[in-house]
Amino acid sequence: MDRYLSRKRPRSQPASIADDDDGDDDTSTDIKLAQLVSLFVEIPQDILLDILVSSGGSVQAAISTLTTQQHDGITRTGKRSASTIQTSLSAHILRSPKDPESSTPKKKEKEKTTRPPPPLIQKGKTLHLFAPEDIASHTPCTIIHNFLPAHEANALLLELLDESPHFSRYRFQLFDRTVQSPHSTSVYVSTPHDYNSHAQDYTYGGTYRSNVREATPHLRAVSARVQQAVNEHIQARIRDVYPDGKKLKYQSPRAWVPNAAFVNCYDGPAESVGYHSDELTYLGPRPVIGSLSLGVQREFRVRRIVPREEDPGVEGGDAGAGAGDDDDDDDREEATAGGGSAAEMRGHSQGQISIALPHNSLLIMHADMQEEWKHAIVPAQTITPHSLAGNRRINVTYRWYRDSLHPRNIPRCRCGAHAILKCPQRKRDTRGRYMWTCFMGHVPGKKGCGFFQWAEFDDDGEPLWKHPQAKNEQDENAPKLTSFAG
Ligand SMILES: O=C(O)CCC(=O)C(=O)O
Ligand SMILES: [Fe+2]
Repeated sequence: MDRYLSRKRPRSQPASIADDDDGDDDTSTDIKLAQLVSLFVEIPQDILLDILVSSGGSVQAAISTLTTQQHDGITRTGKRSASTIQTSLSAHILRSPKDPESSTPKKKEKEKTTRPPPPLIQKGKTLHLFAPEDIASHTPCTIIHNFLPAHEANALLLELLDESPHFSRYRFQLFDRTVQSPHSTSVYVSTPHDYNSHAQDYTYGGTYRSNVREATPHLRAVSARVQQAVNEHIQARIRDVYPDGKKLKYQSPRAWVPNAAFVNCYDGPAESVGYHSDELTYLGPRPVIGSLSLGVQREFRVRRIVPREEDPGVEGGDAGAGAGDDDDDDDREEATAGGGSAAEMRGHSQGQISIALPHNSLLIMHADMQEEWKHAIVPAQTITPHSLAGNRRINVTYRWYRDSLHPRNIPRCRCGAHAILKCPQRKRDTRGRYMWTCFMGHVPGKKGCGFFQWAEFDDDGEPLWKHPQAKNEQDENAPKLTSFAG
């Protein structure tokens, strides 16, 4: 075992604590707890920890809650009143003492349709969430712990660990540097035919895929379970969370049927992927992704993208070569940076949510995720080795590539390559729009042509080709990717 392992006591779960300093989570929590213990000596530590957790890690908020609640719920002997102290963050502290009505059903219903939830995290802080209901309330994700029967999860893990020596790291150009991803990966498709098509036609992160593999038996079998769970949770999210119980604009109304999977391997605590949104080129707008974690538990972080107040640069119209959106460069910079890049520091100023991803957990990234949030697997200070995987974490992201966005159908740039689909996230006036751009500038050794075209979609996210000739060029007979289910 290497020097990284378990230098510190692992955090006990569930944990939902906002820390000042990512690198000093345990210490700062202990100190905060000690402060509370010294002030409220008669209240058991586990209750104090609950309240600290529910207070987003703020000692001041915890003190104010404890003081208020001593009057109405907690006795001096430390017994909790079920109606006032609950372990769920969402059921508890998000109700500000100044806003006693904010958790009443009527008010909640109104909030659902009129404004986003109140900010949970202060700038620069990390809120750690573990409970599924908290994750569902405060992020665009659903988590299902112990998703597969244990033996199936282990069988898939072993199968993919065997595959992992074939994985590779992406290389791409970032200004004058050629950089590579700080973890290894491969894409899996269903049939040998798809394999050939995928290897020749599809790109990711600006380069054609050299590393495409055919789905392994367990990867295929598990996809059926993932498919069922994802479809159920999509419907639940539409019903319970989205305005008026309706799917989002551009979200597909069709059943989600995975036909591609990225498998990622993080070998040791230093391997990571920086903040990014997943490329939309073949997924289309408002995609849903089913992400299964196996092996070592790692931390998944998400943060909402806050549009920049200032809009330097002009985001152009149709002629808009170099349309002025630099999200893409942010993504590339962040996705390869272990931490501390300029783009990442910008992110830190907004606060983030950390979600623990233990072995055999399924995280569903819903349709409200990619366009409005970024996600990352951050380098870990400590990890607890897994009995089968040692230091390694395997992650499978099951994806549904739309037939209509087959590489043969999408616009080509002046370099002759197909363009990639992006959603500008940071600029207020172009948020919610989509664009096709040239990616060749990010391929090592190549220069881009600056191609740019706004992308148009119908309400269900199917492309509306702008120019008639583009529509004519669409190859209706382009081979479709076969779903894992066959
Ligand atoms: O490893 C993970 O959980 C996330 C991987 C990821 O973000 C990706 O493949 O795009
Ligand atoms: Fe991703």
